[in-house]
Amino acid sequence: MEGTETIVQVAGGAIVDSLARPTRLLAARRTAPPQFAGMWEFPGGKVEPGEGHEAALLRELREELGVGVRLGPEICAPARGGWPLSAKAAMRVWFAEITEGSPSALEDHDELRWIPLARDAEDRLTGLPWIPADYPIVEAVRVEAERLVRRA
Ligand SMILES: Nc1nc2c([nH]c(=O)n2[C@H]2C[C@H](O)[C@@H](COP(=O)(O)OP(=O)(O)OP(=O)(O)O)O2)c(=O)[nH]1
Repeated sequence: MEGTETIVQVAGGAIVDSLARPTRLLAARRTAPPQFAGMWEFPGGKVEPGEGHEAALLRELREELGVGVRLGPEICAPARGGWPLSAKAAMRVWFAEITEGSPSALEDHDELRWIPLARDAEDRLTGLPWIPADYPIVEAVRVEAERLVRRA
């Protein structure tokens, strides 16, 4: 039987302009490995042994973008271990708001872009070449952001 310990755990940040009223998402374009280079993703990375997902995410966002963030709610995944990325990896994703620094592509990315989350600009978001496994997560982020904006 396969347990979650055999699955590579990844933590990703849905960095938005405001946790209370999210209207834009920060997407990052990967530089490596070759099968993902040029594709857009949620900045983040692998959880190290003995590390929690949230601590891993804070570490990765500092390393990759040079920012400190406040984490908001997790984007609810269809499976207990997170959003499936492949047969061997799953990612949990949190909303995040930058509290320190301004994001730059320090490591692993060559471009960062703030993308509108509004439904009437949906093609700006879904029209980007995301890593294929990310599309359902992007949609969940958009829907949840819309709900938060309506509630604000
Ligand atoms: N960070 C991130 N990784 C993703 C996303 N979607 C997706 O399929 N992945 C995959 C790509 C990689 O196989 C894996 C994450 O690995 P990574 O290369 O970002 O992790 P890392 O920074 O810790 O890298 P390393 O230590 O292996 O160099 O998850 C996403 O939106 N964000």
